[in-house]
Amino acid sequence: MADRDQSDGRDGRDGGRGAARPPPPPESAPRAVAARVLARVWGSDAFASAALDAELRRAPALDPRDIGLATELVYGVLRAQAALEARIAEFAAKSRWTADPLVRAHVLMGAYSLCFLDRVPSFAAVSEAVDGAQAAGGPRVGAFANAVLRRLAAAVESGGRPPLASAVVASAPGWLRGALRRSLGRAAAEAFLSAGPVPPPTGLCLAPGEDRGAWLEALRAAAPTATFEAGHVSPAAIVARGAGDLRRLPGFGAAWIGQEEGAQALAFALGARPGEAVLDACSGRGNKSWLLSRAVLPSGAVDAADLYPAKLSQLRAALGAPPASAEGAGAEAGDAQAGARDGLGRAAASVRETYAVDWTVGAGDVPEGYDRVLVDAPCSGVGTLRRRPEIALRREADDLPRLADLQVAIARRAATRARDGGRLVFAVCSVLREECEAVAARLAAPADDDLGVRLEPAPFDAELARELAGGGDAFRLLPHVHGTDGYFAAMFVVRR
Ligand SMILES: C[S@@+](CC[C@H](N)C(=O)[O-])C[C@H]1O[C@@H](n2cnc3c(N)ncnc32)[C@H](O)[C@@H]1O
Repeated sequence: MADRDQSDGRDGRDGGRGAARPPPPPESAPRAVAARVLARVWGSDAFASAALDAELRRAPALDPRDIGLATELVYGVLRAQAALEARIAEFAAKSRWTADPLVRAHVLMGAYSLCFLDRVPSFAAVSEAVDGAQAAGGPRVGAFANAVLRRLAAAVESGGRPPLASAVVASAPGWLRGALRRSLGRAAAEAFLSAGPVPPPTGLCLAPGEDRGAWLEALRAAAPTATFEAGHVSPAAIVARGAGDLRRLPGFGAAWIGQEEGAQALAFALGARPGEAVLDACSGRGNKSWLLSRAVLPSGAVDAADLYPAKLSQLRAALGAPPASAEGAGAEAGDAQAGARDGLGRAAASVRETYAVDWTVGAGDVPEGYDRVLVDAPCSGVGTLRRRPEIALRREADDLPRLADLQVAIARRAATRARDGGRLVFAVCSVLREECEAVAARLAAPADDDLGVRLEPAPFDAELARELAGGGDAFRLLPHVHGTDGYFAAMFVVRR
């Protein structure tokens, strides 16, 4: 272990005064990168993955091992944060090291390394954390971090390394643990919380008709240092690691797009068929619209709606939909879609029309008569916890009833756009009963609104969803069971 000043600063001694201050760690060192990411996640609404990508772009000299370390530190600290803070609290008051986010990050990363990274020797874990804390907060802070982490190192050495899974489970907020237990049962709730890999691999979604074996070969040849494997749930999925910027790979945007495997299963669950008219009612930037627009080729049409015009603009740019203002562009675009070819010579899919609409208020200009409506509703996002550990820090118990009301309102209003006998899939990237079965039950119950539609639970008519639902009208995907992010989907037939 580093032979550092052992004052913990609690007695007022300034352990660092007079000592030569070490040079600050290089800005591009993996721990410095991870610390900046953590500070951004705590200090703003930044997603860990986006903040990490941005910081890694600013540190191009990092090799894959360094990138792996920075990634593990970011995700590890966020997932085990409360347990790490409890360990540190055995030796120091929280108020002494949490005020400055960079100091906090370095102390927590040091604690994470000591507790869970057996490839990093204790002396190195302490030394790196102390250097980082000192660079951020000065010599007193460095001395404090040194004293606290040395004590923690001694405690870990005598007591053994605790299991990471237990720390992750213990770090989930109480309301979330409770909600998961009520939804999945105790053992499955713990398996869900501690499920790996973290972060999960990147999903690629092949368009219908593409040959997965051929694309696996082509992608492996194009990016030999990355790994590409066939997905296990979606027949269209390839899961990638280390692939970097997907846009640089062959086939991107034409034969495949980036989309998590479970998310693909939700789009498939709608069962869209060639020739059908489909509404992607909460389309966002159009990930599922892309797959749906491929499924209805050559003569069907997909329209997309969302609350946010900016997302619809991005969708139009990515999927080749007509400009929002194009009057009567729908039929023309549908015709064009049937004949157009993409850069690889395949029939090009596009979205026919986009609508900015707030379903809680009305249906806006969205027409009636769709064969199928996908309601990929806003939700807590708890199903994506492996990928977005910051969700546990930001969501609260009170969000659940509010989100459930929103989901019911959106799905009921979007259902009015389906034809009599049309199908609607309600889907969320959550596994919590409050947003899953409870919402599906409310949708199936007689409504006291005047929208004039009934939603009847119905078995899925798409093969993949039928299998996942075991012939029933709903299914849940779980990371520890299916290897995907967590989702729920329920199928309804709309009656007028
Ligand atoms: C889970 S996201 C959809 C993701 C998208 N389907 C995809 O595959 O990328 C939910 C979407 O619902 C939209 N939304 C939220 N409230 C809405 C409302 N009141 N009316 C319409 N859309 C809404 C959000 O903007 C968000 O894009």
